Amino acid sequence: MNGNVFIIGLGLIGGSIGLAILKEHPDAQVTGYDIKPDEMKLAKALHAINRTSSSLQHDAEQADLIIICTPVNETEKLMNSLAAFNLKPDVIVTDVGSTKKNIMSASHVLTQKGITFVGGHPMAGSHKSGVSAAKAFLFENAFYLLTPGDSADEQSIDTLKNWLRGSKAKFLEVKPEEHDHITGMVSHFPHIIASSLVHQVKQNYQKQPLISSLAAGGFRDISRIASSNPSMWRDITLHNIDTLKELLMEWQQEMNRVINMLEENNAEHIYAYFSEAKTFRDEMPILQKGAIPSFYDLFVDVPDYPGVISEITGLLAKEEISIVNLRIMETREDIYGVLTISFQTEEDRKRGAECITSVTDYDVFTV
Ligand SMILES: NC(=O)c1ccc[n+]([C@@H]2O[C@H](COP(=O)([O-])OP(=O)(O)OC[C@H]3O[C@@H](n4cnc5c(N)ncnc54)[C@H](O)[C@@H]3O)[C@@H](O)[C@H]2O)c1
Ligand SMILES: O=C(O)C(=O)C[C@]1(C(=O)O)C=C[C@@H](O)C=C1
Repeated sequence: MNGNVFIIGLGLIGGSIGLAILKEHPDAQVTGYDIKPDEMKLAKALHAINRTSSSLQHDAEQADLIIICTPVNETEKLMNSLAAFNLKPDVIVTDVGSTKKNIMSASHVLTQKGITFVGGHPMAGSHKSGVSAAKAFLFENAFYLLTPGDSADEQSIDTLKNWLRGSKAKFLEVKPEEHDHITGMVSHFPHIIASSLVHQVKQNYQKQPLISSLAAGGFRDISRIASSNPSMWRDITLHNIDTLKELLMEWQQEMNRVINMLEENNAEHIYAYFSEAKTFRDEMPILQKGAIPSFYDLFVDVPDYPGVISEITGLLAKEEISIVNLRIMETREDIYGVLTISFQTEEDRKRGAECITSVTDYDVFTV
């Protein structure tokens, strides 16, 4: 497609959207604006945009598509700024914010003026922020939730989907309330739980400093998202506070149920508790991107000698197989293999396993 795209906020998500748009629509003019000039320069250097903006108003007024990729509180404020500009009458304005109810209310300043607003939320991301972490394929196979405003007709929604085609995301229209309830449960609430677990460990750390060295494995997985940008999560929490309060009440009841179960000291009930959770989780489409971020992990049972990691990464690099994470598990209990390699796609994991087993006699496993 041809036209002027204007991305406001050039961080992880703005950068990834820019990369995806330019990959699919190389003739488009993608201009980027960020309050941090260095982030703008970096976005251009990484080809996430092909032009930096020196005037929010000027570039918004030239745009056919405006994508607001800032933290949700800023997005609300930016809609007021945009409403004061002389935007093209057929411009489409969208956002990528993790909440939708407040954003859709704030968008009335635009829709009242006849501007089309379609709320958006790509349901994939990372605990990393900034354009340096942006990837063109960040949203591949992920759900991309859309909450069209009243003034958005089918044609504008299709135009927006076409612009975003390069993301290879799966578009799904939902109501803003439904959006905030579901994402509250599977994204925002887990964030509070992850952070609260870290707080609990922190409180015990003074008494048992060894705790931080042993907090690998399970703790590492469940607490990863607590390393995300705190200001982004402050804003998300403030936007979805009622849902989160309700979920916390339910959680307190759930924890009381667990306390009672432990007080009963009944092995069968404890087994059933874990077993039911395992069955339900194992049936979730967890290897697809979406509600739960996916990792295509490969476990490699490597001998403990210096240089073994560079041997494996060297083999993968030779075959041009990209990896997204690499870690050593310090215990062999319950898991086969000590080296965990995370891949971006199932295909890469398959190729990685074939590459390693064809050249070495190390066993590889997936779980
Ligand atoms: N990180 C994720 O996993 C994820 C996933 C989906 C959606 N989101 C949503 O995407 C949005 C952006 O998140 P991110 O992870 O890219 O954050 P980020 O911190 O990586 O990037 C945000 C960028 O916005 C810029 N910015 C802030 N205020 C601005 C303003 N007024 N004008 C111009 N630029 C401004 C910042 O300087 C920064 O570069 C948030 O609304 C978030 O809820 C995040
Ligand atoms: O993978 C992560 O680190 C994320 O937290 C991604 C995640 C999520 O909770 O699934 C976080 C917030 C976004 O709104 C969408 C995706």
